[in-house]
Amino acid sequence: MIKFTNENLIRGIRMTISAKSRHLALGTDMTRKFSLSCRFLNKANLTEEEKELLNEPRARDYVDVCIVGGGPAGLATAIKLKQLDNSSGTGQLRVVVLEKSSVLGGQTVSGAILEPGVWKELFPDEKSDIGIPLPKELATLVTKEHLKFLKGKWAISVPEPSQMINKGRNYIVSLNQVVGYLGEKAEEVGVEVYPGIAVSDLIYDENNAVKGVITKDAGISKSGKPKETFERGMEFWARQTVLAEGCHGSLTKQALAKYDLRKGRQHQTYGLGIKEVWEVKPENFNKGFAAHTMGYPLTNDVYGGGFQYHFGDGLVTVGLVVGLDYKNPYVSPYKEFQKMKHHPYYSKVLEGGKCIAYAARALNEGGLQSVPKLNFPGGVLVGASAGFMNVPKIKGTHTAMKSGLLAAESIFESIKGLPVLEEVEDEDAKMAMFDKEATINLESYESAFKESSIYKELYEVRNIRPSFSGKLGGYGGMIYSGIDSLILKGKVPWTLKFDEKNDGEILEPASKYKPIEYPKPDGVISFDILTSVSRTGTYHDDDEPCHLRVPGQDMVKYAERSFPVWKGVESRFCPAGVYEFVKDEKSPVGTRLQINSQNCIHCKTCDIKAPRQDITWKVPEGGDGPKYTLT
Ligand SMILES: Cc1cc2nc3c(=O)[nH]c(=O)nc-3n(C[C@H](O)[C@H](O)[C@H](O)COP(=O)(O)OP(=O)(O)OC[C@H]3O[C@@H](n4cnc5c(N)ncnc54)[C@H](O)[C@@H]3O)c2cc1C
Ligand code: SF4
Repeated sequence: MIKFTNENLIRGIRMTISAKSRHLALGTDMTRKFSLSCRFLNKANLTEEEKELLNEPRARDYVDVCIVGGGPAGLATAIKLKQLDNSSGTGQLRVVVLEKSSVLGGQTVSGAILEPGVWKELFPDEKSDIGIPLPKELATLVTKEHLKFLKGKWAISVPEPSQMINKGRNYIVSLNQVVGYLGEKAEEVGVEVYPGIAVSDLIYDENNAVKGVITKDAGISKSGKPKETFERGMEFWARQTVLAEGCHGSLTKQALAKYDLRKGRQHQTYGLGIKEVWEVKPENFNKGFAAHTMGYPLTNDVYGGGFQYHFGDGLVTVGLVVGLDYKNPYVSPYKEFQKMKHHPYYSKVLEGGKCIAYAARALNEGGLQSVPKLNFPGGVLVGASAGFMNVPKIKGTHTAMKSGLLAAESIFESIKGLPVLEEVEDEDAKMAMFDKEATINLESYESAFKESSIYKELYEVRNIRPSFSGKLGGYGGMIYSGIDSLILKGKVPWTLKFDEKNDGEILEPASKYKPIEYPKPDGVISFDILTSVSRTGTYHDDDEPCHLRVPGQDMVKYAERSFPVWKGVESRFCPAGVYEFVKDEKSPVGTRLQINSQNCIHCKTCDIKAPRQDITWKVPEGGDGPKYTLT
């Protein structure tokens, strides 16, 4: 797998550095960027030379399509675009994928059970003897399946709705490995794939249309000074910018707000998925077995469920998804997961085995009601950035990829007749050409989505997840969703809504609840959080600006706002031990927040669940964050 740093990238592609182009490039966004830098400069007490370095012109490249995020959605979009270009275009479209993980798939977290349909659609000519066009060592057909309700020490069988059945149809994989493979396929058709590049900003033109992206500056110290390793981020101007950042992307968040893309739709609601991969004893391994569980350890007022998938050579994925719309601030999704593994349904498989990987990531649970408008001037949203998760199936990879295919078809139609970038030699001419071209706003993609299989399947299950959030509660939701998925199949005239409050605001004061006593980890089946983090390979330089932002970075003020009411909920919702409340005698509430940002595994939960919505996850330097394998 190629590893690109900013430096290699800059060397590897053509670029323009001209003061004139730099000023035009930032368009209406320039004032904001510049004022941010100025605040930085004053604070850091920089020399003239350092200021000059930090503000040096960015290298710029011009591409047809710039895709932010090299997950299943981004890569499927890129592959389809180049396939179309190679078969019926000029073969010269420049399609670029920018991925913050240093290795493709290195920050992918999933179950995962894959539906093969979209794979066959994307690779119709690939021969496969296993029923999905993937190398056979990457995919295990589901051959046995359970749906269980866990209560006490019991595991009670529950009938499985037909749309949830995986046996004989779907494949257990490590999505992280599969994404690495998709990256190779993308390069084969001519996509330019750049891992290790974090995208930090959108570029807007004078009409507020997205004109491209800016990659993150690297090598800045905590105090804001350029280090020896400093590398200025660069600009990618693109005819279309595709946001494929996965669930709750940071640029997607900006675009949703700027273009009011949620107008007339519901807010997004989320779950947190936590998982481990185990090597188990041969007698506990049941290749092709997939099980989903409800009930224990979650109480009636917390939505979620567990899973175990046996795949590959003696590997078992075990995980728990917890709906982030829980109200009790004492809930710890991490500790719920550790507790779940002690239920005999899980522990009898794990005993004598070895945990080799840990991961966590937020996922969308809002379904169709929460899908925003998909296009905006200059760009589109694909995959989990848009929220195409089928919650009852716990599957979003096929819908993410399908949305990429739909977006690619619409984009290709809209740009296929435009001048070929390779043929415009002069950089100024390219810039003038981009300035002159009409902004593309792809209504056709939104229309294609409404006619697609994604819409159909999300429509069918639209009432299942919200039925758990309303007055019915967990057990009522289970009964409603059982009837809906087994009999009604969504063919009812109503559409249930989620609570008006988002997942942070829905938290209730700790005073309404008793602290939850979780069992201590035994170090055999269950582990403390730092041991788990050590299995993620996560890394952020100690000496870089904190990518987790609270207002004014004032940790005492944060504690004053949050601690008295929610009693340290941040330290419980983060699955990586990043947030701690430490004693501080100078604080009026006796404590302040401490952010151990080096541990962050980029799950995005804090940006979702902070009760006052005042934690912002900013993209750190490219290559930072977890380096997952097998997740
Ligand atoms: C615990 C869990 C279990 C799941 N189980 C299943 C399952 O069994 N089957 C199934 O089909 N689906 C499952 N899903 C859902 C599935 O994983 C997602 O739907 C799918 O990964 C979405 O693909 P995506 O490409 O849209 O996003 P992602 O896979 O999240 O990819 C987004 C990529 O963008 C990168 N990125 C983000 N922001 C930036 C930036 N600013 N700059 C550069 N790069 C950036 C990220 O590093 C990442 O690589 C599960 C999810 C979870 C969390
Ligand atoms: S700091 Fe936020 S994004 Fe990072 S691991 Fe914790 S909750 Fe997830």
